[in-house]
Amino acid sequence: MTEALFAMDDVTVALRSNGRKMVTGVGLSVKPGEAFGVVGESGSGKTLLTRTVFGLQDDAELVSGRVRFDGQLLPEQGYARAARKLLGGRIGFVPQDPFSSLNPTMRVGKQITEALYLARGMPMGAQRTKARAIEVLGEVGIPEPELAFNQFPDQFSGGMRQRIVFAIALAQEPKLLIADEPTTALDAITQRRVIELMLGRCRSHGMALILISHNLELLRQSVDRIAVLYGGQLHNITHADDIGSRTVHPYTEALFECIPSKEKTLADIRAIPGEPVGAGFGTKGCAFASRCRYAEPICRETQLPLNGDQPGRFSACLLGRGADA
Ligand SMILES: Nc1ncnc2c1ncn2[C@@H]1O[C@H](COP(=O)(O)OP(=O)(O)OP(=O)(O)O)[C@@H](O)[C@H]1O
Repeated sequence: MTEALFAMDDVTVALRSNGRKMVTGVGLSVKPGEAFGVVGESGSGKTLLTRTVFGLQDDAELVSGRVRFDGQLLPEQGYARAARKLLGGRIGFVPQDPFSSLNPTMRVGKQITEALYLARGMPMGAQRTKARAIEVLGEVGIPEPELAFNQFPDQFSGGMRQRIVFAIALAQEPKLLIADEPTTALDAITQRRVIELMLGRCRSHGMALILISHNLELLRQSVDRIAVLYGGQLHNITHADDIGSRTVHPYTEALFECIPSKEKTLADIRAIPGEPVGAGFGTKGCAFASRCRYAEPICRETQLPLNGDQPGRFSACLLGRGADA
């Protein structure tokens, strides 16, 4: 079995201000070359979890759990600093609002050459660095990359700027790329192209990808496996192909039933009853129990651990259990 490149084990994230546990007991692992999705409704805790795990969220902290990357356990002492050190080198990060990560006053080429310099930790020589930056711009599909090298971000469309953000992340040749809702602001065709760009890197360079999105259909069509967050709890890890074709988890299925498609009539598309529960639900019972048609009394009392008897599939529910049902 291939060893995981990145793994979180029983990770709990709390706010520093009041100690409130916003995300509880998350465990998942990603293999080299794997495209892995994290899905959850708005407010489920995806961004808070990701930013805290990678040391970017100053007002939140890991209060329990372990994080391992590339065979190394991140230390408890000085955790955030150690996690941040991995970014921009072996781990690439494309934030939720990628446009804000571009410097509007700096030429595109310089932003890429600086990223290359930071990743390598030593100059490659001006000519070689420039050549590599132009090459990366071409790889992400920027037309006339030599011209683009000397231009400023506002001379590009939204989709092209998005690609430049990826060019900066990919120039560092990360082993793992994390992209948090990177395509939400893009039209459907550009969105697909950007996703294909990342998946292409997984295939060609063995890069692992964690793609975070509220859009289950987008993930289902793109990644190998999907982790499902709700109320700050991890409910399910499933193979993308399983969604819609076998019992995986009542919440995952409810999300799938909300997705319109050619095969579904309007009557087939069901909104999930009740109000969504945001991050911070805690651990007293399953956060989805109040909206779940299969809920039993125990579901309101106890949060079941993730469990599964099928490779790579886990469910925190009495139903499904990651097995054929
Ligand atoms: N620094 C913070 N202090 C207090 N509450 C926070 C903080 N950061 C996030 N939250 C709260 O935690 C919850 C989860 O936020 P988060 O941004 O992680 O959600 P999300 O799943 O990424 O949703 P979206 O896709 O809309 O960003 C929200 O209710 C948010 O208000």
